[in-house]
Amino acid sequence: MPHVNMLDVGGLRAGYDKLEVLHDVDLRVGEGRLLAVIGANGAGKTTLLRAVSGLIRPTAGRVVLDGRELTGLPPERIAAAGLAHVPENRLVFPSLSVADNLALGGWTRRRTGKGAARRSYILELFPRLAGRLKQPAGTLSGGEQQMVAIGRGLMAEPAVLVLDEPSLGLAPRLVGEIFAALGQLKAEHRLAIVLVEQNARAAFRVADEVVVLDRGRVVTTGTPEDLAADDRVHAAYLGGGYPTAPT
Ligand SMILES: Nc1ncnc2c1ncn2[C@@H]1O[C@H](COP(=O)(O)OP(=O)(O)OP(=O)(O)O)[C@@H](O)[C@H]1O
Repeated sequence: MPHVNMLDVGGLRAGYDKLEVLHDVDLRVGEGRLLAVIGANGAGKTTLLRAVSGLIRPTAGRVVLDGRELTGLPPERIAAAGLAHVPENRLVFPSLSVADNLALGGWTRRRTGKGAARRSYILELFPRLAGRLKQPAGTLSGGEQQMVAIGRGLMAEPAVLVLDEPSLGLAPRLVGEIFAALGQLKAEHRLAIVLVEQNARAAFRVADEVVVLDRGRVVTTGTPEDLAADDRVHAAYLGGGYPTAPT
C-alpha cells in the first residue's frame, strides 16, 4: 500500500547569514512512518529541523505538509498547520508543573474541548508522568523532562512530529521508554516522525527509513537493514555489533 507523504521536503537550502548549511536536501515521510536523520556533529541536522519548522527561513526549496506548502511561513503558522518540533535540550518551563507544561502545549487547540483526552493518551504513552503531574517540571529527571517536552508537542495534535536528539544524555532505560513511545505514536496514532539522532543504533531499531546527512547534503538513504549492510555507514555510525540480519 503506498504511503501518503505527510511531510515532503525538496531542494531545501538554508543556513545562517551568508553561511549556507543545507545544500539541496530532499526527504519524505509517510503517515505512520519514522525517518531517522543521522550524521556527524555539524552535518546540519538541527539546522534541517529548524528550517522545516520555520525557525530559520529556507533560501530555496519547499516544505509541504500533507499537500500544503508551508515554505517560509513563521513557526507558529507551521505549528498550527500540524507540525510539532521538540528541540534539543528538552526545553520545559521549569517552575511550572508537569500538568501546566502539557496544558501550554494544547493552547492552540484549547477550543476543541479534547484537552483531557489528549492528556490521558500522553500519560498512557509516558506512565512515569502520571504520578508527577503536580511536580515542577524543573525537578524531573532528564528523561522525564524529555517526556514532558514530547508530551507538550503532542498536545497540539500534530500530524508530523520532529525531534532533535531526544536521547541526549539519558540512561539507556529511559531512551528505551522514549523510543518505544515513538514506535507507538507511529503505529497507533499514524504520526509521521522525523528523528534526529546521534545514537544511531537506537534510531535504527525504531526507524522505517534512514537518511545520512554529511556536510549539509543527503549522502545515503534507505531502510535500516540496507544501511546497516553498507560498510561505510556501519563503520561511521554503528561502530560494529549491529545485527545486519534479523535474528
Ligand atoms: N545560530 C547559528 N549561527 C551560525 N552558524 C550556526 C548556527 N547554528 C549552527 N551553525 C552552524 O551550522 C552548521 C550545522 O550545525 P547543526 O547544529 O545544524 O549541525 P548538527 O548536525 O545538528 O550538529 P550536532 O550533531 O553537533 O548537533 C555548523 O557548522 C554550525 O557551526
